[in-house]
Amino acid sequence: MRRRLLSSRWVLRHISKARRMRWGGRPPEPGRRFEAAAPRQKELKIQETRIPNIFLVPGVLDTDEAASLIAKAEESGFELQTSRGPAFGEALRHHSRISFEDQQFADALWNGGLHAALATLRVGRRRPAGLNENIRIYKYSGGDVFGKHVDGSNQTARGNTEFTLLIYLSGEEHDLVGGETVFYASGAEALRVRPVTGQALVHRHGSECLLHESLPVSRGVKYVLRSDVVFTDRKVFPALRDVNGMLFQVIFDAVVDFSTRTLDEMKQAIEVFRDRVAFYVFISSHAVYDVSKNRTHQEPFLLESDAVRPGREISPLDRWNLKGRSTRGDNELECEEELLKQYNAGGFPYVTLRLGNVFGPKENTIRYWLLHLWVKACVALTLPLHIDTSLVSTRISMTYTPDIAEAVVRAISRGLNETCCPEKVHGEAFNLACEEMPTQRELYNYIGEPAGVPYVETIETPRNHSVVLYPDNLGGPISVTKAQEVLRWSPTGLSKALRSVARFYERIMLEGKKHKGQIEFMYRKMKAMLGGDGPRFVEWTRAQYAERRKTELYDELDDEDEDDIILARSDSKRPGKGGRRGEL
Ligand SMILES: O=C(O)CCC(=O)C(=O)O
Ligand SMILES: [Fe+2]
Repeated sequence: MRRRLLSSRWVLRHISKARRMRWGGRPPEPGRRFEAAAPRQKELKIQETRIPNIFLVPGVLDTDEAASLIAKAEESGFELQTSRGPAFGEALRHHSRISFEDQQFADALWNGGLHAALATLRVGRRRPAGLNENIRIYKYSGGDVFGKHVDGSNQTARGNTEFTLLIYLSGEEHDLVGGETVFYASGAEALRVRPVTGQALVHRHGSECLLHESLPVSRGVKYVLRSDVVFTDRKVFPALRDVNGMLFQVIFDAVVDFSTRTLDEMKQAIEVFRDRVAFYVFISSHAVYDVSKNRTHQEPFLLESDAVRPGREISPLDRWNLKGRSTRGDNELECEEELLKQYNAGGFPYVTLRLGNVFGPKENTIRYWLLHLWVKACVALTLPLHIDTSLVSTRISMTYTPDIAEAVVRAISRGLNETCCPEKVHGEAFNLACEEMPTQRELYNYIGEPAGVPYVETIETPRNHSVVLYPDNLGGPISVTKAQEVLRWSPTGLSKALRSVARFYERIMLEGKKHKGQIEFMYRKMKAMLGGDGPRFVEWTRAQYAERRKTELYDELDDEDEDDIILARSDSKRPGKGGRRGEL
């Protein structure tokens, strides 16, 4: 009867309300920090017990960590926690307690190793997302108890709590006798857990919670930390998982975000970095202009101020269609808008760097590599490069990766007020590209020059029949005057940049063996793109380099060059709708 009574939802709600009102303990003070040191990182293993959904995790805290939590708690002062007893539907309760809300401590505890140990727990499709920020520490001395009860599930900002987490802070070595946590099933004792310092007990709560209690302490003092495991069906953006692990008490001077591609990811990033970053650099691209309204100026290139969504001057249908012109641009602009929103609401300062068509070291696609080889093969094989008929006179902004690094450094020193006038970059966007804006034909000739091909054969092909790797936006070239003036940044000359990239790919091809995997991957892509012409292209290219390898001397790449390798990774695809920058 009591079991039924205690597990009914209504009663649970009633009890928790009563607890808050009448059990003497003050509710947790929001934002009151416990200011305990972050537990050390550990490799923890979950252990099953005889009872499903009740687990042990040994060694969550070391003895010194447990001792310092006890000391902290004693310093903050415990409060007596009592209840009116079972006659009022409340579990018998007599022990001391402190309660506080500290998300940072909860995250540190979670990321210290529990996150990995508990990663396989599921409630339906939901998975663990972290710990309830409400941390409680109980102290049971002579005769203290927490009578039979079940634990309710609570809502938190990240999701609902589904498991209780108890971490024993004292045990045998403290001369503790009694204080076991005992679970009951069908009226009989099902499991008895002896307090072991640093060990966690994790059990399902809410409607599936087993009746349990803390037996009276007959000697020594039992201390136990209580939180809950929060579950969510929200996907955690992988790039943030690692960051989360380092976040406790870490303040970042600057974060350079190359990874965020969707609004949801940006929201998570903002949540993670709020109050923890002095300056944020978001890497966006010229695709944002593809979903912006028509430019209102006569300049032949895009200005930063052009990235504005149209308002009511166009119909909802047209607005919708415009978003659809570039999923990547739409996502990136949403990310920029979200950053601005949080900044205007008093959040962290940030800058957006908008890249054009990226090429150079660390550019993780193979499109430049393909062009380099195609340009070399085009005459011998009569395989002219394609020029999209609709883009014959369109100019292309190319962005060289070392120039991006340079701009990032300059933006950060501005943003952190190391040089001057941070307000000139906070909340601002800057286009980055080489100043030269070649057409497709000119670009091919630029590429041909260092490859020793004085004239590159081209053929005009209609859009859906052409293999055109640049440009990857629709809106045309971008102006970089603002970055030059405000960041005092200057891009490398296009032909110099292309020469160094050409040299790099020549070395890769001549070294051959060392990069076999990537080269084969590139050949496969090439075959897929060139259709019927693919096999002879690959055959010819292989033969060329094999022949040259016999006779030509080349410098082995040294370690530093290695580090810069631009090689394509066949695993670089990421699921999701955003699409990767520049992915073929
Ligand atoms: O102290 C214990 O062993 C049990 C505590 C408990 O059941 C609770 O916090 O809900
Ligand atoms: Fe409990």
